[in-house]
Amino acid sequence: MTDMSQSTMLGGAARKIGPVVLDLNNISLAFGGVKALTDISFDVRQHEIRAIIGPNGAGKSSMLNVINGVYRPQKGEIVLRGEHRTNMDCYSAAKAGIARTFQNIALFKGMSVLDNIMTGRNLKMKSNFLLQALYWGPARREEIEHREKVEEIIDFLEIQAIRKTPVGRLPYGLQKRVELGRALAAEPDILLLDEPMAGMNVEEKQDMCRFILDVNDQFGTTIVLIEHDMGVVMDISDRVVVLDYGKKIADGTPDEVRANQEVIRAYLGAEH
Ligand SMILES: Nc1ncnc2c1ncn2[C@@H]1O[C@H](COP(=O)(O)OP(=O)(O)OP(=O)(O)O)[C@@H](O)[C@H]1O
Repeated sequence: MTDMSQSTMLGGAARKIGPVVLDLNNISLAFGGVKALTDISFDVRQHEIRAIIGPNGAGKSSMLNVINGVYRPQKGEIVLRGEHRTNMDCYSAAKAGIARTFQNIALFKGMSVLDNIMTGRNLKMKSNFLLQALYWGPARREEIEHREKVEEIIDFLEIQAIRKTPVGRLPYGLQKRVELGRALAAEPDILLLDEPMAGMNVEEKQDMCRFILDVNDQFGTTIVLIEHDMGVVMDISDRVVVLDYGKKIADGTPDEVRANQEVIRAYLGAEH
């Protein structure tokens, strides 16, 4: 683990980037004959915004799924805050403060915004099912505390006006914002965002960018994101790792990655 730290300027404010919190070493993952990831290594520092980019099928979502334990790599190890693991499982990833959003929105469409965000508090709930059902004593106090936290998130994301609306009735951009809210309800240290701006119009993208920067800045959350919009990636990321056909082809600052010949070739090839 390195203790190297650095200051960067983003959004006008100086941000302190801390030591490595997540280290991925030589990760390989295959589905039958399909090699989704081959010998991938990169690290994520505390408080940074780290992007994973690459053409379709490059292995980006698979990488996030390895980090939060949905997929188990055949080779390699994950070092989380200095603790070595060959595998991560979803429960321990969540317990260790890793939350994520998905490429395709995964919310309960018939439930209100508030109730959807509340589901993100599940791991934080201590009282047992019986007490919760009776809404008695500690369960009642606990629910009030969780509600307060959820209301804070609703204020932060500026969605007070739709707090009682069933999620399925909301436009796509707002549903994505609610999904971010649910992930934030877990009070994560590391937030994994899988294409948070996919399918959004320009205004919605600007809003989402602002919220991601604010989460990073105000809560100190480390962010790992996959995003196809290059303008957004280059604007908000501290460092970018580039995958192509399951292999890492570049890793560096947005400027370094932009000038990398192999990256240019991969993207031009993908366009053709
Ligand atoms: N569950 C799975 N079963 C079989 N193959 C899979 C599975 N998940 C991913 N793959 C394959 O692994 C490779 C990488 O897929 P992945 O979804 O990680 O790429 P991606 O970079 O996220 O792509 P996109 O930008 O299109 O979302 C692809 O060839 C894909 O078909």
